[in-house]
Amino acid sequence: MAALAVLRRSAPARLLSGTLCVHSRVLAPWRQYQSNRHFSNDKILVEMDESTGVAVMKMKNPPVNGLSLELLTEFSISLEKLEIDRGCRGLILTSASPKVFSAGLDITEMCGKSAEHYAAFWKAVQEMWLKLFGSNMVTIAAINGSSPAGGCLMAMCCDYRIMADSPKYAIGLNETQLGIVAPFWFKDTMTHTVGSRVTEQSLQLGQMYPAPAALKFGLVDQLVPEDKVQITAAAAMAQWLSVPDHARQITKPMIRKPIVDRLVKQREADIDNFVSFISKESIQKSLQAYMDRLKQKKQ
Ligand SMILES: CC/C=C\C/C=C\C/C=C\CCC/C=C/C(=O)SCCNC(=O)CCNC(=O)[C@H](O)C(C)(C)COP(=O)(O)OP(=O)(O)OC[C@H]1O[C@@H](n2cnc3c(N)ncnc32)[C@H](O)[C@@H]1OP(=O)(O)O
Repeated sequence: MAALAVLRRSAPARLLSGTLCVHSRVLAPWRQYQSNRHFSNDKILVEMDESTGVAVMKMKNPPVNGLSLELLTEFSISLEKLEIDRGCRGLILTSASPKVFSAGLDITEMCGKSAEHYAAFWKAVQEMWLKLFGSNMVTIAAINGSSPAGGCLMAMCCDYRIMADSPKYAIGLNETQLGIVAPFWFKDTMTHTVGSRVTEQSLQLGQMYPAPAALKFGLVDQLVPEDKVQITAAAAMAQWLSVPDHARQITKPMIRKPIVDRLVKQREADIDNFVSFISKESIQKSLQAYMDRLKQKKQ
């Protein structure tokens, strides 16, 4: 068993993450974490159940869990800690706010800022995706509310998705509705989840799907009443964890590694592309107009 545990924490993690050098950097927080199985940053809360080896990670950035630079950074650090914790085998990702899983990337991080800020922000978005999509753990999204764009991306990175059964809650990659473009690795993640044809149509239209529609074509795997999302995620996790770790962990990268590698190989070019795209005056106008529409919706 010890050998298998080592396998879980070594080979596949190295295959997937593309961020091998971080291990020595995180040793200090890891020691701290060993003595305290619950930890909380400003934007991320982690509750680790040692008896099951399952961590529940809650995003807490009210009102809508916008994926700010701060949240994304805390997310990646927290995930890294769990990834190297031999006692942790599964991660349930959810929201601490009712009604919204995540509103996606915090649009204010992409408006009126410097090129340096856009580059740092995009690097943090990439890092979140590389770590979550490439995770060795079983990852389950407990989607307890709406989940547009970057929120949908996070959910699609997980191995299994359980969503609150309400037509009020919608999920999808709606970037084109904002006048922006989902990059190739968002597209790859959706293609991996639901196939090419649905992805092509969804991305062009920037389509948001109410939960029941999302279930129909497999964007989510299961719908349950809102108050049963967490307990159902725990039950699904137990089922996934009944498979021997080493076999599951060798299988997962067979599918995911080529997708991860595509971004790893062109991270810098992807950042440059984002910065030049988002800095365009026309794109800034488009984002500002979208933010104005969001605010007007309330009046
Ligand atoms: C050549 C080019 C090739 C390739 C491209 C190159 C590079 C790529 C370029 C760009 C890629 C960018 C990828 C972007 C991904 C994203 O994730 S963009 C974010 C998209 N998100 C949305 O559209 C969600 C918008 N929000 C909502 O729909 C709703 O808020 C909600 C359904 C999530 C929740 O609804 P409510 O509960 O009714 O809440 P409110 O709408 O009243 O919102 C409360 C409050 O929060 C503000 N807000 C909402 N969402 C965001 C957000 N994403 N970012 C920042 N702020 C947000 C909203 O304005 C309200 O603010 P106040 O009025 O209270 O101040």
